[in-house]
Amino acid sequence: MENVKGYVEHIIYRNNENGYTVMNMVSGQEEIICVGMFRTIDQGETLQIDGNYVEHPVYGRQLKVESYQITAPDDVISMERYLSSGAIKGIGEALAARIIKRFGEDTFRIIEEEPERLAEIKGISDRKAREIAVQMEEKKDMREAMVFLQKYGISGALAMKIYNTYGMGVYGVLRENPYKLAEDISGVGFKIADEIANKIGIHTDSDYRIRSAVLYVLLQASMEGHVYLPENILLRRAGELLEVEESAIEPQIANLAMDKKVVIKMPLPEAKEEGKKIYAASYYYEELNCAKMLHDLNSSVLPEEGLLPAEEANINRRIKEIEKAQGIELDELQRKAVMESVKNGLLILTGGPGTGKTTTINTIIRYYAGENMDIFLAAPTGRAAKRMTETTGYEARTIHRLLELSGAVLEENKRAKFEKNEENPLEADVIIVDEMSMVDIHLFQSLLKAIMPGTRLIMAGDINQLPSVGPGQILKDLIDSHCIPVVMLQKIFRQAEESDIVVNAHAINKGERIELNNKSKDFFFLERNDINVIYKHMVQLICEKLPPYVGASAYDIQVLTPMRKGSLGVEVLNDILQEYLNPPDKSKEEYEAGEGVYRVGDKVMQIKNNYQLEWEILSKYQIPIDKGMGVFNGDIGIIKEINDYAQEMVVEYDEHKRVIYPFHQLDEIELAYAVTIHKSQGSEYPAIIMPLLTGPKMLFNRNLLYTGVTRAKNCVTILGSRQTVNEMIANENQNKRYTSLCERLEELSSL
Ligand SMILES: Nc1ncnc2c1ncn2[C@@H]1O[C@H](COP(=O)(O)OP(=O)(O)OP(=O)(O)O)[C@@H](O)[C@H]1O
Repeated sequence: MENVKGYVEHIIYRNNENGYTVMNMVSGQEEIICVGMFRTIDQGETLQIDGNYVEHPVYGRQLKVESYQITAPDDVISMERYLSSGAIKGIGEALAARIIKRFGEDTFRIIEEEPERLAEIKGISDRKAREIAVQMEEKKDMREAMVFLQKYGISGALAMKIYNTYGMGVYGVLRENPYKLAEDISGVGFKIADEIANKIGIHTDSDYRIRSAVLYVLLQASMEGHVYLPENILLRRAGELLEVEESAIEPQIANLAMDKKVVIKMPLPEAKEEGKKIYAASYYYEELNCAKMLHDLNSSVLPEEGLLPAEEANINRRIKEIEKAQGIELDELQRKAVMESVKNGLLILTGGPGTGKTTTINTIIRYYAGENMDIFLAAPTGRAAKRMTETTGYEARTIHRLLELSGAVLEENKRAKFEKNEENPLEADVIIVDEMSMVDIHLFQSLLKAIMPGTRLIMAGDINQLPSVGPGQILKDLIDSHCIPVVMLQKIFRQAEESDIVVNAHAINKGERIELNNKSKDFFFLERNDINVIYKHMVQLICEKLPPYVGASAYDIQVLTPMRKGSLGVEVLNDILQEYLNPPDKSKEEYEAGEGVYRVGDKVMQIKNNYQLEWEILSKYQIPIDKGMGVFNGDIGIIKEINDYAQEMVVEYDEHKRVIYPFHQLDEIELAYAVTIHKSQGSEYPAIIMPLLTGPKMLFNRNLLYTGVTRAKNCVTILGSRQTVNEMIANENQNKRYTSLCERLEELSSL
């Protein structure tokens, strides 16, 4: 490890979010490029750095910084350099020289202790002298706070965030209740706060600690999809986390309720339930608001007397006309769905694959189009919206786009802020949302807020798909409540076209065994119990066999796997598939990031919603013809360019949307030759390959297999163990979600 002292001459690059900095430092006669994480840093500052020299392929020798300290300038030259660096607003080179000339080694002491004396210098008024002193003081405060935070193991970007939030109040917060950090600062959870508290010497049974842990457990639970936790589970989880008796936790839950941080609901007297339900307050109100808004939307859109027989006959006649024009005959349930959509403000249309949901939606759209009504179509993901556009022939948008994502986030919960809301509602007569099983409670609330009573909302989806990634199980709760009209389509129409995918999907859903062999036209099972043999077949299928069979490119053939880790997990599979599908080549630029490498031509996926990320579409002359914001979790694209000099990469998504990712933002994407079944929800692929060998029982269940199988349009291939597939079909263990939208709806409708 080298130890180098010098001053910051020039900052070449800085990411203010995480502190990543590339800079030019002068140490004696030497100029050194330093790269690393720096919290606050200004040109002109003197640093003491520990680090190692590394050789960068393009930029040559660099000092990779492990740790550093900012030291106060201690000689006249470094003081002058600091003052003239621009760190203090209002002082440039000439003025810095004059100040140093006047006060010499005493300069910093005078600025701190007798700042009024600065006014003795030509060009500095009394006011400016005071301003300079204030700035110097602030910088000093910040530096001291940083040193203080460092003592508790907090450094870098986090220390900066903490200082920016509390300013000089940081000392009080840390001394009295470091758990406040977990509430106020994103990126700090209970664990970090607890570590800090431990260093400070706060007792394990402190009230603050217990309360913070309770909120943390509820937040963790929401990441598993729960909206609340039964009290006994909450007590157990918090007790394990805190290592304190459950009896010490109970009173703190009551205190949190008094502070309106949690809501406690007593068990319903008639229900054989789990006991008290404990909600993080905002989650409780989200469900309650959704229930209230649904209640309003559900109130009839028709006059009190309902449809007159003549009107109903008229609608039936219109439906018949549409059927004729479309060349189909709807079955009774499908026709009922169209009729119910006319009669009610809300309608749920559900059914498994091939049961005619799309056909019904198309009839509904044509019915309302014939009435000259405004119809909006939406789905939760970009790919699902694209599919809806293709199957209906009408433009469908993501729900985010429909609600006009503003690019900003809400102060109170850091969630996406939408232009469309209760004050500026959607101007539509009918809104149809597909793939409702993927909508979580947050997005549902935002959607409902933007819909005025009188607008019809039709929600379509399949309850047997995996539930949403975020908290809630909206579609299931709405159906279970029996408060909203539901049409559940039963008949499998596609069976007639001999699709084993559809037949098997329904069988899986019912827990029936399926034919696992190589004889079908579109559903293949290959018993392969050796991992290396599975790899080999997978590559062969993607590169040679499947593309001509399903009429798609290798790029469109998707490997789906239950897990991230392990030899058949996303990470390993991606490395292997990249090697075969996009091997290294001199003509392809590469960038090494973390464990892996990205290469031009790689298939990648955005793994979080980023509402601010900009995209543009270029004409063939490379002129931008459209641009916008927002790239969403699950969007799949191809790396088109890697620019080492500009430290960025261009990924092209559907519709030729090009997005520039600076290298430090690459944690938002990952290779997508293989993706988890969870991530694939809402997407359809011409062919999928699923390796299923062994895995945890919690994960390997019926729901997961069903969701995987139903992602394929033309061909499913399962490689692996027959026993595992059979066990998955038999495994009904769907992790229970604690949600209560159903209960809130029932309460309202019983009023
Ligand atoms: N009433 C009907 N009579 C005859 N064929 C029908 C009828 N309804 C739907 N079909 C046909 O059945 C097939 C599946 O229908 P559709 O695509 O509407 O179902 P889906 O529930 O949307 O399926 P998926 O969820 O798999 O997309 C289509 O080929 C469609 O043309």
